[in-house]
Amino acid sequence: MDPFRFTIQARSGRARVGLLTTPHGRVETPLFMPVGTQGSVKGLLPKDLKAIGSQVLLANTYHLLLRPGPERVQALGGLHRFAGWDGPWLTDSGGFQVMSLGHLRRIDEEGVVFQSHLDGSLIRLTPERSIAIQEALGADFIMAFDECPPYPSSPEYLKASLERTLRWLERSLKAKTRPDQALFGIAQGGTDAGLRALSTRETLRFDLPGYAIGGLAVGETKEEMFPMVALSTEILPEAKPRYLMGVGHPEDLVAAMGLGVDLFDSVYPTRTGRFGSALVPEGRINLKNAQYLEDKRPLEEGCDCYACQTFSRAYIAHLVRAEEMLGGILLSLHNLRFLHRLTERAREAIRQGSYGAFAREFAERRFGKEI
Ligand SMILES: CCOC(=O)Nc1nc2cc3nc(NC)[nH]c3cc2c(=O)[nH]1
Repeated sequence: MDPFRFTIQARSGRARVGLLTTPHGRVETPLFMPVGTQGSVKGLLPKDLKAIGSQVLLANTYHLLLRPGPERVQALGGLHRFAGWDGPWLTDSGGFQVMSLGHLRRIDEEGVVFQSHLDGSLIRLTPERSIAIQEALGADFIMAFDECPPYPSSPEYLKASLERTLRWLERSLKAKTRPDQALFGIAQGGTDAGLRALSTRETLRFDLPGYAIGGLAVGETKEEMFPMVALSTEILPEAKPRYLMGVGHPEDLVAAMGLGVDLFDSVYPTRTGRFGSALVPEGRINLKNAQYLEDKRPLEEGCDCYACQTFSRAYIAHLVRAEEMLGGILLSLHNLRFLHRLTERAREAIRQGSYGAFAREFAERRFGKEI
């Protein structure tokens, strides 16, 4: 039986609730994947991630290659055992972040050469090596080796890049040996509708358990990004999960779920938490702001997370000012719970056939009034 069966449980417009089976349990989509770049979601215990509803965690191939190395992780039982998370893992490259940090030295037909952000040594990655690393790490979902073109890129560059990414997809698939891992292809094409459609259609020639929408959330405007998401989900098959890479703002999740996206990841909730901000229905509040120092209310009225059930905004504002670790920890916990509650409510609305009303209510609260 297919270890990665995906069945649609309910629909509301283009939004859908899915059940995705993996060797490490079944998960319900749409879902948000907390990012654990180096095998840890910064500041949070796996047991607390489970308690707030996290289902799939994401780790970065590039970072774990540099430290501690895939051989060590494999020798220590693989990611699940090593990092104490027995639910599904997804590994993406993490190269996107490193590229944007300017460590990319060369791209050619063979692959890419990075300069290590740790010691400056040269790292060569090819489709074959990327797959071998992800097989050693042991994630349930692994990503084909691709190029995420910088934004903006010329149509000529986008076209040459997407064609090479398709050749790299073929090489990634050929290099795959583990039947207990699902390889997702990644469609590219930037914000050029013709090239986006071309890349998506060509990626579909490979029969894969799921498909990622890549090359977005790289600095383009929302007005440029969402038509590409809509175009992608019109072309991608209904029966397979769609993964929009790097998208994590609440309003973007609500819009993309409405367009039929099933999986999301972003460092946004945890990074903005470490920087002192809490996600709330109206948007975001920055606890460094003095107005919160005497605010007895929880971060968010009605939130069931430990931070909101136990502490006031005043206390968390104090922790942030005092640069206490607990400040970032509580805000990261709340922000992830916020996104998991958002996707839980979205799944419920889809089951009720009322996703449109759900999205309108969300937008009204998010954009209807100032904080
Ligand atoms: C082994 C290749 O796997 C990948 O992770 N490739 C990839 N990763 C991305 C990460 C992204 N993060 C954002 N925004 C924060 N946009 C992204 C795009 C890609 C991508 O196209 N391709």
